[in-house]
Amino acid sequence: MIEIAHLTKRYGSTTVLDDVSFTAAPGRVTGFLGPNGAGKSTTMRVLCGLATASSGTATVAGRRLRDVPNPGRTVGVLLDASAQHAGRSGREVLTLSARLMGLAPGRVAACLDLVGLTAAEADARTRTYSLGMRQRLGLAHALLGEPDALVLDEPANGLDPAGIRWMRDLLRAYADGGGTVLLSSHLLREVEAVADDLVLIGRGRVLAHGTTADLLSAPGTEVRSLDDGALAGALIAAGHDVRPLDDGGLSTSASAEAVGRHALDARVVLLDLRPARSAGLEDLFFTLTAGSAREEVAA
Ligand SMILES: Nc1ncnc2c1ncn2[C@@H]1O[C@H](COP(=O)(O)OP(=O)(O)OP(=O)(O)O)[C@@H](O)[C@H]1O
Repeated sequence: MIEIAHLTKRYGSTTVLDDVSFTAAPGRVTGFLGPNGAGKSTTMRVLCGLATASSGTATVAGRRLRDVPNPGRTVGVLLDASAQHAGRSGREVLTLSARLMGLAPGRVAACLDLVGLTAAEADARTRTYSLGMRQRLGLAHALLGEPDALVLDEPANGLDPAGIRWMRDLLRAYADGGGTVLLSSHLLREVEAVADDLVLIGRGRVLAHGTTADLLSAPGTEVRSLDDGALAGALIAAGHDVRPLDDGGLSTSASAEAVGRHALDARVVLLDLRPARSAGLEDLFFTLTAGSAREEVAA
């Protein structure tokens, strides 16, 4: 469990985190979203002991990371994929860390394999790596100590579409195995696809925190039937709002039970009945961050 409690961070007179609180739970991927400068990296840096909080706490399994003797075995961190020793090979980078963490040598090869770096790539100096290769190496580094939690800042940056899908599957499998994932990304579709929970932050304050399903749910019901016209008439007559969906079927303010009852009364066969979809994470993001987005500030 990652726990951020009343975290405040000031640089001089500027408050960049203002009473930030949220949790990231084991077995779940928590997406951490916000506009540029919102405070995501600062939160992660404090969590990883790379910056000091002005007040509040950031802990993993109840402990500050700087108090944990072998932190790489507790949390795997990928904050900046370019922060790698340019003159060392990927394999050397991992081998040194594996020794520091007291890991079996076989762990390096296993992690290289896991992130899809070939033997030739692993033996090349990291200064020759593409951004995507650096991200893969950074992820291998994060996974090396078989930690209980991963803290990843923009890990999909630079990955090709196949790499992005691969990372999504990897994070899903890691969380399904009981791991905790805190993931910041500007790729909203990716976050929507993988995150179980979401934290939205703007200008250093938490704007929303909850399950992805709850945050993206919308009131009402979507329905498809063999006679949408008759069903729409019955629903409107009963006082419900109804609008046609772009891809066929109806969206209505009525509950699923009410739709079912009106369909029964109108003798309309239902084909599909489900909770209404919201406009998606992108709309939620822009709605919630409207007051804190850089472009809004400039406008
Ligand atoms: N060392 C520092 N000294 C002064 N201000 C800082 C420092 N580090 C970060 N900041 C400020 O803190 C604010 C939050 O920055 P942070 O990097 O946490 O944002 P972010 O949400 O990660 O943004 P991005 O999406 O651009 O990566 C910004 O206004 C930034 O200028």
